[in-house]
Amino acid sequence: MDYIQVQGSGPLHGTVSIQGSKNSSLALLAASCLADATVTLEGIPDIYDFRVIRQIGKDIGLQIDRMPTGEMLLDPRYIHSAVIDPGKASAYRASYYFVGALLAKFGKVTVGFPGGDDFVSRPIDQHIKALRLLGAEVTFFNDYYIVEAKQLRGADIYFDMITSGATINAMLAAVRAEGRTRLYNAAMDPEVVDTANFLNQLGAKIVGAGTDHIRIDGVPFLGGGTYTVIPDRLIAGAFLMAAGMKGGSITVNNVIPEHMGSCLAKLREIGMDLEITDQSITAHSTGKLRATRIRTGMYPGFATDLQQPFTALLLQAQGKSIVTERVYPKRFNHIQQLKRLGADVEVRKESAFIRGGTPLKGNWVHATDVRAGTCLLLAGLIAEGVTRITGIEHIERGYENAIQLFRSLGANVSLQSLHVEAENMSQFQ
Ligand SMILES: CC(=O)N[C@H]1[C@@H](OP(=O)(O)OP(=O)(O)OC[C@H]2O[C@@H](n3ccc(=O)[nH]c3=O)[C@H](O)[C@@H]2O)O[C@H](CO)[C@@H](O)[C@@H]1O
Ligand SMILES: C=C(OP(=O)(O)O)C(=O)O
Repeated sequence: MDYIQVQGSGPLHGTVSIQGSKNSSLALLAASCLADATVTLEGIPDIYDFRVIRQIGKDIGLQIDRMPTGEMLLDPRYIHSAVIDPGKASAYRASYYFVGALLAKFGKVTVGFPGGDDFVSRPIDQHIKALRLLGAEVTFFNDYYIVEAKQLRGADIYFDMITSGATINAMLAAVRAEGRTRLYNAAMDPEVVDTANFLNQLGAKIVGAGTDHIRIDGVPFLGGGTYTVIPDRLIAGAFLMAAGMKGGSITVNNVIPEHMGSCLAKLREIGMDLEITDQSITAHSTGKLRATRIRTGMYPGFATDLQQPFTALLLQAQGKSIVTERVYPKRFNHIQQLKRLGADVEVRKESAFIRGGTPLKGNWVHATDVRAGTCLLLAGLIAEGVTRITGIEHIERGYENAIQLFRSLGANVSLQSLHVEAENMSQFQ
């Protein structure tokens, strides 16, 4: 078993170039199935979820090749099947996009239930509602479901809550439907806009992405093209937070600062200095931070995916902070692990109450999901002694090369294998 070893580090300094967005990439890769010609995608990160998509691509005939220069060449012209293996579908979250992307061409898609990070409840009722309104029939089985539609027809769809996944999926299904679709109460996330921009470049007619009302006029044909995925605002945010853990100065390059408004405002509020240019952000910190309250929300609110690294950062802020999770009220698996390091945090209902400034001590901890992994990595930087993080497969779902990047900033982080260390285990039990 591999684990990440983190040892208390001094202030971090340096520059990191931010990879393409995981959540956008997963949508664009599936969306490529809608095209009738080859598509080139630039900036797709080499993460675990992408490798699963590659296997799905092999199964269904979607040709995916990475060029020596890094871009992905996708050829959807020879897709021969719309059956997505249940095991592969449940190996990551965004497999549901294959439904929206394949339904118009094939009339029937079979797919397993989505996996991804486990926050107790991640329903897909809004995806199903949208597909049904567009004219599809959905039948559920034990570990898969079938979506069928002889002809998708445009519809007015009101989402009962703001959901980025269902907004993107409905957009994918509507792009080749007959007539006009209107999405109300749509998610405004940059990943929704990125998917719409990509589809429009292929010839789709989508207006309003980035607002809560999206209009889609169906088209019978989509061409090919070249498109660059947006940078990962969530990874960029986590690196800026790393600068605050012990003081230091970190620059993130290849970012779109406008995507990070709520995160940047909160970093300033707790006492970090930021220098922002068109494509980079530098965070400076003396290590002295003020306590605060955050409440997660859908974009442009404070991202739930930044809640965990921000919680680690607040362990350094003098006083009492409160983190309230409104998107996934039970997304607090990382708190139990932080407590193993000695953190003074209590969860009550959908809030975590943090008393900052309590010294941490290294221990074995488990990353239950991708952002919990980031949180534990940051916490390990301030803990005395050695922190060992298992569950690194979760971290690999989001990060291309987390360990190298943290090392390049001066963090004492390394990948270890348990069999090498077995004889030294007793001191950590
Ligand atoms: C692959 C991907 O892009 N994952 C992101 C996506 O997940 P995902 O697309 O799964 O999350 P959604 O935006 O759909 O979820 C937002 C909220 O809507 C609820 N909901 C969603 C769909 C539905 O059918 N019914 C329903 O009730 C969810 O429980 C949640 O409370 O957005 C989340 C919220 O920003 C992020 O944490 C994930 O990183
Ligand atoms: C929740 C996340 O991912 P997914 O939706 O892919 O599980 C995340 O990236 O934090």
